[in-house]
Amino acid sequence: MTPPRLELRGISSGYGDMPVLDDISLSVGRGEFVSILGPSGAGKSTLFRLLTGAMAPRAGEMFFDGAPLDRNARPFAFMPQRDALMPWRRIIDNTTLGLEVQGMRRSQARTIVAPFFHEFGLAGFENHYPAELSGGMRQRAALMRTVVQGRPMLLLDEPFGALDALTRTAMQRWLEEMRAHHGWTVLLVTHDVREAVYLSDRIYVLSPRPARVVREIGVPLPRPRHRHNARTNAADIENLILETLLEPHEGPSP
Ligand SMILES: Nc1ncnc2c1ncn2[C@@H]1O[C@H](COP(=O)(O)OP(=O)(O)OP(=O)(O)O)[C@@H](O)[C@H]1O
Repeated sequence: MTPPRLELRGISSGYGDMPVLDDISLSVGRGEFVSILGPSGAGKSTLFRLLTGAMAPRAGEMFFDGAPLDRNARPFAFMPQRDALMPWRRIIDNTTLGLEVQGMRRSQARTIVAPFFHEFGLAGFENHYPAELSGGMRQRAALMRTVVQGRPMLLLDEPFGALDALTRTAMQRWLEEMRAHHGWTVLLVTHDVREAVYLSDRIYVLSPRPARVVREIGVPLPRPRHRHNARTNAADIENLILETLLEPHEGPSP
C-alpha cells in the first residue's frame, strides 16, 4: 500500500510554558486536498512552522512518503498568508524568486516560469510591478512562485484571507480547476468553513489552543463543486463543521 504523502503522528508543540499543539495526528494522501480549520490562534501557523523546519516539535513524528520527514529534501512549497511579493521586482522576477533562492540563474528561472503566465491569468503582466495588479492577481503570482518550484506538496496558509468576497470565490474556483488539472497535493489552513468544504477531500477541525483534532470530516462531494447539487450537500457539511467549532472542547479528545 502506498504510504500517505504526509503523515503526522502525535505532534505536540508550544512556546515557553504555553502548549499550542496537543497530540496532533493527521495525514495527506498523494493528490489529496486536505484542509485544517480552527479558531484564530489555535496553532495552525505553528503547524506549518514545524513542517517547514522553522521549529522542532516537542513530541511526535512526521513522515513524508513513508520516511521520516527530511526538511533538507525541501518537500514543501509554502505560500504564506500575505502575498509577500517584493514591490520593487517586476512580476516575472517575483515569480522566479523561489528558484533563484535555490541557486538557479535568473535567466534560466525565467524560461521555467514563462509558460505558467497564461494559466495563472497573468499573461501580459510579466513586466508590471505588484502594486499595478489586483489583489487576486497578486495572489496568483504568489501561488505561481510557489508552484514553479516543482515541489511534491503545497502548503497554503490562508491564501485568500485578505481578498474581497467576490475575488475570493473566483480564486477558489480557479484553484479547484488548477488542482484538478495538475493533481497537486495540498494542505490548506483556513478559517473559512465554506472555502474548506469547497476545496477539500478531507478536513481536520481543530479545537481552540492547545489545538487537538476534534473531528476529521470527509467531503465526498462530486467535482466540480460549484454545480447546484454539490452546493446543496455542501451546506450539510458546512453546518456539521460549524457545530463542531462551536462545541465546548474541554476534556480528552474524542
Ligand atoms: N514566536 C512565538 N512566541 C510565543 N508565542 C507565539 C509565537 N508564535 C505564536 N505564538 C502564540 O501561539 C499561539 C498559536 O499561534 P499560531 O500563529 O500558530 O496560531 P494560528 O492558529 O495560526 O493563528 P491565526 O489563525 O490567528 O493566524 C497564539 O496564541 C500565538 O500568540
